[in-house]
Amino acid sequence: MDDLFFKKIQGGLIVSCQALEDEPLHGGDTMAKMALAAKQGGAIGIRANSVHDILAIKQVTKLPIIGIIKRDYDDSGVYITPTLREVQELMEVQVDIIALDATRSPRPGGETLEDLVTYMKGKGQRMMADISTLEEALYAESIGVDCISTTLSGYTAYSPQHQEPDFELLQEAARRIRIPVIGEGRINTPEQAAYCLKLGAHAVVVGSAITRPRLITEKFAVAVRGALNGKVR
Ligand SMILES: CC(=O)N[C@H](C=O)[C@@H](O)[C@H](O)[C@H](O)COP(=O)(O)O
Repeated sequence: MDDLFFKKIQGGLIVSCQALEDEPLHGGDTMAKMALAAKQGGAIGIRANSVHDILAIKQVTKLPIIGIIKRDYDDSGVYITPTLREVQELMEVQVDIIALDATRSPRPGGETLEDLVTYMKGKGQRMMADISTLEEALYAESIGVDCISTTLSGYTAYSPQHQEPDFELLQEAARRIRIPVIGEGRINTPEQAAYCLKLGAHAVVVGSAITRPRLITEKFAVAVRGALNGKVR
């Protein structure tokens, strides 16, 4: 592999540092601290959402950044870097790689995945295809994306709705695809992250299990409530 970016992330942990507007940790300053903590803990890359967060994260670390912009348009279920507008915003702040929804869901305003890929290739911008099925992964590879991530398995109506990471998709994609395949989505334990690499992932992205305290707390709270389960102490 001659691309330095892919060499840098090979076999490593990328931490997704994201908090949406309705989350208590929302804000560039918080995400920068999350990214720094991730770096100190051994992350070799950061996945981040929005120009604001990316600029803040760049102030505190030089780790490679996977950039996305989540934006909801009324007429579409595609929200991860849906249109050329988000691609251009990300290119302006210079991220190592732009991740975008590469499912077969229709994009807002009639834009197409193919056009976005052609645009980025023309500008020399690396891109990561967030897919939900093997077919989407194979198609994304065929139109020239630089790598695949299993991000959206479980988030399209036609992909398996697991609580766990989609290990099967990862393994099959890693077998069939020549470009790097990243394991991402519901990786909840260090063991699962390590297993993704054994299945052939080039790297793994972990988000919620590390950087979303509300979700982590919910899991503990549910378990604790369940443990008492009507028993009188
Ligand atoms: C589906 C979707 O919108 N995924 C987003 C993609 O950027 C993030 O919200 C996830 O946190 C990220 O993919 C990492 O996954 P997990 O948080 O499960 O470790």
